[in-house]
Amino acid sequence: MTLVETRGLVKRFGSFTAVNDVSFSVQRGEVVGFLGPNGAGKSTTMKIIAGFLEPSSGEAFVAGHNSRTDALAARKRLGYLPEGAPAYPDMTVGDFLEFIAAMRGLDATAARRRLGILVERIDLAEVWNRRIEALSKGFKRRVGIAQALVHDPDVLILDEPTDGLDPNQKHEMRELIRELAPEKAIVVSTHILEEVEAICTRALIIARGQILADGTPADLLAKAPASDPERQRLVKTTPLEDAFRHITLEQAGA
Ligand SMILES: Nc1ncnc2c1ncn2[C@@H]1O[C@H](COP(=O)(O)OP(=O)(O)OP(=O)(O)O)[C@@H](O)[C@H]1O
Repeated sequence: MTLVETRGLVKRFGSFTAVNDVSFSVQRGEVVGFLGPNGAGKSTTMKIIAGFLEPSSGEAFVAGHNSRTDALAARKRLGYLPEGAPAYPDMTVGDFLEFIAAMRGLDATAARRRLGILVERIDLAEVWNRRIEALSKGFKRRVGIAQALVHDPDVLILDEPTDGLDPNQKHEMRELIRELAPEKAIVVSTHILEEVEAICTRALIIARGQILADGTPADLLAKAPASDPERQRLVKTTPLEDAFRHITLEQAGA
């Protein structure tokens, strides 16, 4: 079942085109990695899908609902982790998540039950009464994930979910994404290629606002020139890093 679809998305900021004709779809059970250099247009595309930014042209759909013209219905089916820290830095973690649960329409009993599950799953008990602004980057990221999962949405759009996490926290976040995957359609942006191999069923490579490759990690590897183990040993690259460089630099003619 298609849960995310974009058709010909374009986003211009003045005369600059940040997203240039991006079309793809994501089925339930897929974890799609959004990979690309800085400024490629990943966050902008995610914001458009999440309904936080209007496209200049083209359309995005969440569970069949247009995220611009049918935004409320689309947002009900979607959890979005924006870049950086959660909003409302003055609130405690508990107050913030209870507020989000209320905004999502959960009654007090349902909210208590759901937040109880999330607190345990995402390990937030020790910071429940702390103010968000006083948390470490890793805990802020976890609060962001909890916020995205409060209403158990079908679609998760996660903008660099492991950014700022230590290696153990990165591992836990990847485990969580893997566990959630069968029930949902998940789009994650990342700079970390090993993350794509670890959690993604498919990867989209995006550069200068355009999709340059769309396939399984194995498909992407097949696009790389014959791998050169000696070079990989010397400069410590992996075959997937070589494929990424080839697709984003050489294939794009840079
Ligand atoms: N509000 C804005 N006004 C003007 N330009 C913008 C705006 N938002 C983004 N851009 C530009 O659009 C381009 C794409 O930005 P975007 O944040 O989508 O990239 P990204 O792939 O997420 O990059 P990163 O990996 O660094 O987070 C960048 O050149 C950025 O400077």
